[in-house]
Amino acid sequence: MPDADDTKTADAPSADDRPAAEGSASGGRPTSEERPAAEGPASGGRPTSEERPADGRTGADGEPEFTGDELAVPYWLASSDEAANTSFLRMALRLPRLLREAWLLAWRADPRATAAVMLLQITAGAADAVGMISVVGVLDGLLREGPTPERVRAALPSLLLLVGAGAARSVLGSAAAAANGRLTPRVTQAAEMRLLVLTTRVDLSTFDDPAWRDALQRADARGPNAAGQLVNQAIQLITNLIGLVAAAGVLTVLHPVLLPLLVLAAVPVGWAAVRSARLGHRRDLRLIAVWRRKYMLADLLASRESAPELRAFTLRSFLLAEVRKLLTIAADEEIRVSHRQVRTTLVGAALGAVATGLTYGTLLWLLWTGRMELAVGGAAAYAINLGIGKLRQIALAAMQIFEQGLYFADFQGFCDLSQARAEPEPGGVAPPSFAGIELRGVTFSYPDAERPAVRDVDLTLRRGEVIALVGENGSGKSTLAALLAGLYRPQAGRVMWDGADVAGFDPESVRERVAVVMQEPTRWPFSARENIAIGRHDRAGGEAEVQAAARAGDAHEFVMELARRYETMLSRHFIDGADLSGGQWQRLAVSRAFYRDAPLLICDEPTANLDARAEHDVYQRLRELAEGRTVVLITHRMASVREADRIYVLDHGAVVEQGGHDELMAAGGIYAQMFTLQASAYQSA
Ligand SMILES: Nc1ncnc2c1ncn2[C@@H]1O[C@H](COP(=O)(O)OP(=O)(O)OP(=O)(O)O)[C@@H](O)[C@H]1O
Repeated sequence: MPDADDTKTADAPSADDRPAAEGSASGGRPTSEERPAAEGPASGGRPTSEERPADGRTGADGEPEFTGDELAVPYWLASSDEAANTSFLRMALRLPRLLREAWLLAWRADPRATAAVMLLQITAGAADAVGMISVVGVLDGLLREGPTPERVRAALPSLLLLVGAGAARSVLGSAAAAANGRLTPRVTQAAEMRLLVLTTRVDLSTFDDPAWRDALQRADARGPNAAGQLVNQAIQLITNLIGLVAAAGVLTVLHPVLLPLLVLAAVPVGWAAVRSARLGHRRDLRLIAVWRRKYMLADLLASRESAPELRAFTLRSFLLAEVRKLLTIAADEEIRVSHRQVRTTLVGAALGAVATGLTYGTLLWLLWTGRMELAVGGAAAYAINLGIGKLRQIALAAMQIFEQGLYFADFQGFCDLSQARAEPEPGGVAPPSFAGIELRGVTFSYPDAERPAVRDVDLTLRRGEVIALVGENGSGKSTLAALLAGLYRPQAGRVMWDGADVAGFDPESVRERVAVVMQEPTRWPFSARENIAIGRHDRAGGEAEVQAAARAGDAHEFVMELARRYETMLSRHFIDGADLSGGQWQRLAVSRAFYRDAPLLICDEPTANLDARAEHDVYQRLRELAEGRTVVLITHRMASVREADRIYVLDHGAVVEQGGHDELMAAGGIYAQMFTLQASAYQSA
């Protein structure tokens, strides 16, 4: 059905299609002149007291009500123009592939249930068709000329067939529903697992790509459910098609003009359904970044970690206003789209009613002019009624397939994207240990970064050495450590273990040989014991090994003071769960690394949260551990660095100085300055 507005929006969202602020001349990204107006308050979205509505209007909860520009979406929240590209034709062309993918997913998830649903539904559809044809037989028998008993006798076989088909339809329908009840959760489960498997397989730097994160959120929000729905609706479509073919067959036999009229009656409804689905999907695409920010802020408002700072900085009203703004943007957009959907459905229904009237009118005209017998007319009326019902169900199923197809396309798109970003297929296995690691001309940039975080770095690590990386904030230490740990792959240069490029090894096998103490260790919501044992989760180590690692990391003492000692759950979200201080979490992280027992230990500011005694103890143990191993140390505490065998000084991603402490002090460069500055601070303290 032609639709001026629809044609206009097929390639680009029309002005009234976009959220208020998205419509900038620069294709979604406001230019510098457009930005201030589009972004509302000069404070970058946060309404200060002066910026709040001048008329002092407030919402039901006493918070300010937003109007106009305050609800503008900043450029970084506006999602891509992808919404505009999901034209009907484009989607229709993608559907066969999507259906095949969804079908494969279902088949792999539960082949028996998939086959059962398919078989039962199709047989139920066939029973339906038989029922319909027998009704025609019944009507034909009853309305023919002759005495009543004879007419009843003529109708009886068809009547029996009708009853039998009805019963079979019910039984088969129930069995299909049971099989479907088993299949849908399995498909959803398989889709969810696929999502997680692919998410955890991508290159670490992919996590810094906002486009990928967008795709992840879209896939995660509706994808798994869409997979199940798609399979379901495809089967519904086939079932109803069988019914339609039966109705169409009957109608064609009765009078050839009735069939095209029947199809005409269903077209407007189908058009309205598809258009409505597309409007909904495009709304979701437009709002994805708004929702993401809302979830992030809502999380911050409700999380234990941010609760103290939120109060200390009296951030409550600022954050609430921000969330309220985002919710208002989303709600306004949802209301606007829902109005358009209702209008579309109304137009579809009205046109459908006209077309249905036309069909029945033609039938009456055929009867009136004697071109059709009354018995045939009765059967035709019945077949038209059923046919329209089937066509509407087909339109509904097609709409569902279209709608779920859009979401499943998001899911599939994310899977394809993640597969392309997956780490390379396992190559050779990294050797169990090494005599030396060398970095030659290593350069690495984060996605979309203007400058490399690590630039043309040469570095040598020999077994048993402790080397230190120092430099100002942002000089590239952590990134270099991540490259050494095999977490990132350099865009240029090579990381070599005993002369062999690690790019040729299975990345997992490289990481198996590395233990890392991260700057901000993850607070795993597991027991204290598990928090250490996951350092090598497949190691069959007993309690003694866990405790030895805890002692080495200086965690044993405080763990023994917890309510359930090593079995204490380290999360306040669980009964009897405990929370730890930053320093205690860090000690657990160090213990975890000791437990991992790897030839290369990388410590990224392992003592930042530790008190002086704990720091001294940890360094003492690190030196002991370095026997036969290699330790890379990143720290801002220069006193801890001076014992290192070699020190690399980084500046803007490049190594600018290297050597032992005395050598670097004598050179009087950056290192000497940093060391002297810190030493003098201690002396003057
Ligand atoms: N995930 C990331 N995505 C994009 N850029 C990043 C990311 N992590 C770090 N950077 C950038 O890379 C550069 C080096 O950061 P890196 O964390 O390696 O420095 P650092 O020397 O460890 O700093 P610090 O002493 O503060 O820990 C910085 O400019 C930083 O902004």
